[in-house]
Parts: sequence; structure tokens; C-alpha cells
Amino acid sequence: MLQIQGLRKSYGNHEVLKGVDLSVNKGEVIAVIGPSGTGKSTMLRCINFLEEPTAGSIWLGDEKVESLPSKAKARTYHPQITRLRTRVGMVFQQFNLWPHKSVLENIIEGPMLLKNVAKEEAIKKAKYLLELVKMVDKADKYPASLSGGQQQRVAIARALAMEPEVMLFDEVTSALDPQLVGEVLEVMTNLAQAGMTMLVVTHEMKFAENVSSRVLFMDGGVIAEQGTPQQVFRNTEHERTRKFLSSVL
Ligand SMILES: Nc1ncnc2c1ncn2[C@@H]1O[C@H](COP(=O)(O)OP(=O)(O)OP(=O)(O)O)[C@@H](O)[C@H]1O
Repeated sequence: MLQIQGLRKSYGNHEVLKGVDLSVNKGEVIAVIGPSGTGKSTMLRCINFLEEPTAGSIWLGDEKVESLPSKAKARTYHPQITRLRTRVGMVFQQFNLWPHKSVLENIIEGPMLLKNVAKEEAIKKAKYLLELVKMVDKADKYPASLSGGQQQRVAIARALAMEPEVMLFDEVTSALDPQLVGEVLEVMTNLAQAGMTMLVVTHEMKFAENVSSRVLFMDGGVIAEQGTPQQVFRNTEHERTRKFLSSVL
């Protein structure tokens, strides 16, 4: 479903990604762990073209991501980029909901504008998704009246409304009060169990260990170790993975 080969990304002289190779199958749930500043977010952002790779190739199915027009950067609505963004859903640390739109409007806007879905159908789908994230009673509320955990669950529903083939989660619980983390992880766990293909950059080691099908340990801009949660957490191969895990567990 997703193929990354020799992915490199530099900011000026600072090479953040130093050759990442990764192949993701449909239905896989991949937890990406590792120290701060090792390129985990940058890798996710390259996959949906929020960042333009310096070198390497990314394929989403049969579509080559980095062959998108290089001038058409993140915020422009180039048709190829729009298409990619409908195939790849992303949820960020900051929820990024539109503050002046209700929960329901936040969710229906994307499908209506970018996929020409009729309003009635978009609302029907949004209500289904709001049930999935246990927010159906908040459809008419505005983001400011919701807790961080509730806003993040709406952000997940909004991404799902585009019917993406793969979902990218970038430290989605890091900005939440500890007591709100569980409700967001529960939604993600349900999604994983429903067969969604997911790449999850996370500091939640229990989620990585219990929910993912594969764990990637990123260090120094490369995937330093990967395997099943059992392999990475219990039969750790590399010293630097061991060191990282002992610092966070
Ligand atoms: N737009 C940018 N311009 C310049 N440098 C950047 C930019 N985005 C990221 N970086 C740098 O790239 C490096 C990797 O950042 P990235 O956010 O990918 O790391 P990370 O592994 O996700 O870390 P964290 O767990 O702290 O979020 C950092 O040194 C960061 O300062």
C-alpha cells in the first residue's frame, strides 16, 4: 500500500532523514517511536507532501508521491495534492479544527469541497463517524467548548470522513491532559482493530506494544530497529533501542 525507498530530507545543511526504507501493507498498524528530533514527524509529513523530500521515492499504491509538482506546496490546492490528501488522512498534535465551524461542519466540509459529496450524504456519514468517536451529542457544538480529548476525536472523525486509505497520527495525545489521553487512544485502538492502515508516531509505549502490528525505532534519521512489538520491546536487538526504551519505560 505504501512504499518508501531511500527517503532523505534536509533543511539547509541539516539532514534530518538519512535514507528511510519502509514498506507498509494494508491493515498494518505501525508505531513509530524514538528520541526527540530524529525525524519521525518529518517522515510522516513527507508521506502526505506537507514536506517535499530531498531524495528518495514514496509510492502510495501506484501513485508516486514525490513526483507531485514541486512548486505546488502544502497550502496550495493543486489537484494532485488534493487527491493525495484525500487518500492519506493526517491527525496532528494540535487539533487544528476550524474554530468558527461546528463539529458537524468541521467534518462535512472536506468531503463536500474536495470530493463533491452531497451535503445530505456528508451529514449522514459525519453522524456515523461521530458515533464511532463517541461525540454524536456534540455535533452542534463549537471546538472552543470541547475538551482537548473531544477536539482530537473530532479531528480523527474529520480525517476519516475523507475515507482515506491510510491514516497518519503525529503525536496526537502529546498536547492532552493525562486523563484525556485514554479516550483518544481508545478510538485509535478501535480503528486499528477495524483494519485501518495506520502509521502512528507516539510516545505512548503501551499503545505501541499492545496495539501495533509493527514497531519502528527511529534514531538519527534512519529506522534503527523494527519488528513486532514483542521483538522490539522484549527481545531488543540494538543497544541504542534498549537505551531509549529504558529511558521511557
Ligand atoms: N521546517 C523545518 N525547518 C527546519 N528544521 C526542521 C523543520 N522541521 C523539522 N526540523 C528539524 O528536523 C529535526 C527532526 O524533526 P522532527 O519533528 O521530524 O523530529 P521528531 O522525531 O518527530 O521529534 P519529536 O518527537 O520531538 O517530535 C529536528 O531537529 C527539527 O528541528
